Order: sequence, then structure tokens, then C-alpha cells
Amino acid sequence: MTRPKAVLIGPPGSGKSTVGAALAERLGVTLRDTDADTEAAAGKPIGEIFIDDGEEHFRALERAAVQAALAEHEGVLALGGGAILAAETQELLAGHTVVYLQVGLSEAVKRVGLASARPLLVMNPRSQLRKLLEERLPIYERLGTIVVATDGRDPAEIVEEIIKELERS
Ligand SMILES: Nc1ncnc2c1ncn2[C@@H]1O[C@H](COP(=O)(O)OP(=O)(O)OP(=O)(O)O)[C@@H](O)[C@H]1O
Ligand SMILES: O=C(O)C1=C[C@@H](O)[C@@H](O)[C@H](O)C1
Ligand SMILES: [Mg+2]
Repeated sequence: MTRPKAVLIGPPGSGKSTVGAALAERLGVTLRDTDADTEAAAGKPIGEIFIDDGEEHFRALERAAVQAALAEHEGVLALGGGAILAAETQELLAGHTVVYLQVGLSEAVKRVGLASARPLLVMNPRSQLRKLLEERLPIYERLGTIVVATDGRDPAEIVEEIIKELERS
């Protein structure tokens, strides 16, 4: 059965795309990112999907993107930050190697401030992120089979820890 070597989950700014790219390179495999797949399916950026079609439509496209990627991809798979909210996705992740990238509120705020626009964090990113972390932390914790702290650590260091954990699992 085809399986990703690692599925990365975590809040916005935890580094799923950044660490995912470095991890894939280190393992000699490709990175697939469900945010990119969702944009490709819709033919427009995530921000525009939210504006034109609403979050519910985005989440439906995201569920389909996650389902396809889990079935097809053999490399590293990064999920959108909120993909784990769907019960269907939570069930599909059972049996996969799921790497939860932990990030604290202050560090997440700094990191998303540096990156491209995220529709859920356009207004008052700190309080939006706080709410989002409160809701999601128990879910990330439950789904992660490998948990890696990222605050104050650079992506290369995080990748080495993930590799060690993958070798042990
Ligand atoms: N360990 C790290 N140390 C410092 N900066 C980091 C680290 N990981 C990621 N970053 C930076 O934080 C920003 C967000 O990272 P990234 O886009 O990888 O997060 P993400 O988890 O994919 O977020 P999203 O859920 O919104 O897709 C980027 O500017 C990235 O360079
Ligand atoms: O945390 C979230 O809900 C999101 C994170 C991003 O990866 C994108 O999937 C989108 O901006 C929503
Ligand atoms: Mg990302």
C-alpha cells in the first residue's frame, strides 16, 4: 500500500511547508502540500477561495485533497493547518506516520507575520492564532505519532530530529 513517509501537521507557522521541503530533500523524496493541491483544484490562491466561495467550500476541497494525497503520495506530505479539523481526515490519518510540529503562540505570531497572507489571520493575527491553538492543540496532540518542538530551533535541526524518530518508529 502506498503511504507517505511522513505526514506533517501543526498550526500556521509551525513550519510544515518549510520543514517539509527540507525533510523531503534529506530523504530524497518529493514534498506534496495539500494547500498547493487545493489551489490547483480550484485554479486560484487560498485567499481567493475564501473570498469567492467561503471557508466551507475550501474545507471540502481540502478534504478531497488530503484523501487523494494520503492514497497516492509516497514522499513527505504537508497538510494545511486546519485540515485536521475534519473528522473524516482524523480517521484517514490512523495508521500513518504523523509528525506534529509544535509552535508556541509568540513564535507562531512572529513567523506568520513574515510569510504570505493567510485568510484566517488577516485581522488581529495574535488573537486569531490564540483561539485557533486552543481549539486545535488537543487534536494535533492526539493525532501526532511523533511530536517535535520547533520554537527557537532552525529547520535543519528539526529535520534531524524527525529523521531520528522515523528511524526508531
Ligand atoms: N523552525 C523555524 N525557525 C524559524 N522560522 C521558521 C521555522 N519554520 C518556519 N519558519 C518560517 O515561518 C514562516 C511560516 O512557515 P511555513 O510556511 O513553513 O509554515 P506552515 O506550517 O506551512 O504554515 P501554513 O499552515 O499557514 O501553511 C516562514 O516564513 C518560514 O520561513
Ligand atoms: O490553519 C488553517 O486553517 C489554514 C492554514 C493554511 O495552511 C491554509 O490551509 C489555510 O489558510 C487555512
Ligand atoms: Mg504551509
